[in-house]
Amino acid sequence: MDRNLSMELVRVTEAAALAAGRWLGRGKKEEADAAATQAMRNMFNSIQMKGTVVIGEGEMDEAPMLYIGEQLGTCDGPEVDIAVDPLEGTNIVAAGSSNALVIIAVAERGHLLHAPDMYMEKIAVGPEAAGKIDINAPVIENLRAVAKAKNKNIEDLVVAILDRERHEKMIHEIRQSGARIKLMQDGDVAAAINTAFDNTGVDIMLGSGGAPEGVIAAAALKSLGGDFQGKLIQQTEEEKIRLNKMGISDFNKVLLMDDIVKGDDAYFVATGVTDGELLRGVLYKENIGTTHSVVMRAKTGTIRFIEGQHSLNQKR
Ligand SMILES: O=P(O)(O)OC[C@H]1O[C@](O)(COP(=O)(O)O)[C@@H](O)[C@@H]1O
Repeated sequence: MDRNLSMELVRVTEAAALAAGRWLGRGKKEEADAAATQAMRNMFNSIQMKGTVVIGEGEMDEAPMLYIGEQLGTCDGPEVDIAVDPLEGTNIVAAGSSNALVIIAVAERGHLLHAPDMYMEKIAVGPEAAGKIDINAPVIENLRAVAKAKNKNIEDLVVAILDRERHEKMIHEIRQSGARIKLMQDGDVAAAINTAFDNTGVDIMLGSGGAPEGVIAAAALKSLGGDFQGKLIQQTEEEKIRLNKMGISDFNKVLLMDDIVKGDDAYFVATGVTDGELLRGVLYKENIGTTHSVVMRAKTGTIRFIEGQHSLNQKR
């Protein structure tokens, strides 16, 4: 993919963040998501590319979606796969708390996991522990492996995990091991990415969350030299049918990094909506909107942080 595409993609996430940021703390998650989705779709459709959404949001929270199979772009450029989450952390924005992001991953056609919007079991680590994790192994074994790889004691580790009832057993096992825990209300993409940045203090992310978020986090970790494994969690007969339609018949398959993001011609782009460890949220002053974004390119491992000053009067 042309490297100029990356700046076009930043325009997409910036526009969505500028739209969603207006809903900070207003208790309206659907409206925030709809604003981000609309802005994202409009901006995507101005880019010269033939994009297909291969995994996206929608069914799970009944929010307005960029649906799986939707065609994006002007239809006359490079053929690409797109994984989208127009607003990662709709509740976060509604509550005005931390770590809401607009996120996308883009790769060559056929190179991103094509799967329904369902739950995925996930494990994510930064570069030092890459190659040392196993999603099928007991929690304690993964913690031992990460501690060893990072030259730490288990007691020094911080495990990020969503605060959900379904994680009770896992949280118990982590506590038994002596490791520390960062329980999150929402936002497992930010948590997965944080494992690659020492200053965040997060060493490993565990637990289940949305599959689109898993694919997008994997694209980021690929660029960062980290590691990610996932397993789709088929819960209903309907999901089984949808999985089959997308060519997935082995429901217990461990999805390694290359099964989720094939090769290295992939981009991850994010813009902060609310303040987080990785990115600041959107700021508005008079007619200026300030955004903070990051673009990661798997091929080169280049990570660019970009601040945008947007004249809101001049934006359509
Ligand atoms: O809230 P659930 O159903 O446990 O789902 C977990 C997923 O929801 C989130 O916390 C927030 O996702 P959205 O706000 O984009 O729906 C994700 O980070 C996570 O993957």
